Amino acid sequence: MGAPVYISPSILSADFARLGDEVRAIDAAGADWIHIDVMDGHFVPNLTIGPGVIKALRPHSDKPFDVHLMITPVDPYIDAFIEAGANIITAHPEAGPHFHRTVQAIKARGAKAGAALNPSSSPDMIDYVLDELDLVLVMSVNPGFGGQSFIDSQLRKIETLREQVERRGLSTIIEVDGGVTPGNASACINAGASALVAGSAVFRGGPDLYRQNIQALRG
Ligand SMILES: O=C(CO)[C@H](O)[C@H](O)COP(=O)(O)O
Ligand SMILES: [Fe+2]
Repeated sequence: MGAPVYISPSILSADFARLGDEVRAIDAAGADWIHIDVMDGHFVPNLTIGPGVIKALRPHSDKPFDVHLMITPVDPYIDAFIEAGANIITAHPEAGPHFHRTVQAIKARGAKAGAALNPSSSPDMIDYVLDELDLVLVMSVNPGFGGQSFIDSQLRKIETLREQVERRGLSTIIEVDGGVTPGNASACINAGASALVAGSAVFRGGPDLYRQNIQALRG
């Protein structure tokens, strides 16, 4: 049996009018984490939700809240997201000049820290902070929207990161986000990902299919 694979459904594809129910439904359907996409209309061309909504969702699940910040600046908002209930905070090093400081601030508040890399960004960008990270998130679409197609070149990036993590004896989780489906999940896992984010592939078909959809990603 291989290492465990965490499935983190992105609520970006949920019914926003019933978000609490949707979080309960994916929790009951076997989600390991709940992926929450925060967008600011500036770092990415879309606006989603902030700490207030995360706080309101917190009582609906005990699973880790995997919060993906697509915002700039990041640091002024870290406390608010942790107080709202974020367990993992993943930010983009492309979003500002002081990413090491961001990682330190997240960890100092007791949350897990992640780095998200846009499709065009090299793993070199996080070389000097990799040892401090709990997670690296490889964006396999350009961030901003759900329902986009997986960019195949990102598999090589996952492999490169896995080699670096193994060479340094780290336990950093490699997560992949964007266009993940049952058709490419095993390629992501074989390349070295151990956490899969999926929005449309989990929420398609409505609540009766969530369990089956999550299972198909593990399959
Ligand atoms: O960070 C994201 C977009 O910026 C989302 O997490 C991602 O797109 C998930 O949606 P899908 O699985 O439908 O691609
Ligand atoms: Fe995301």
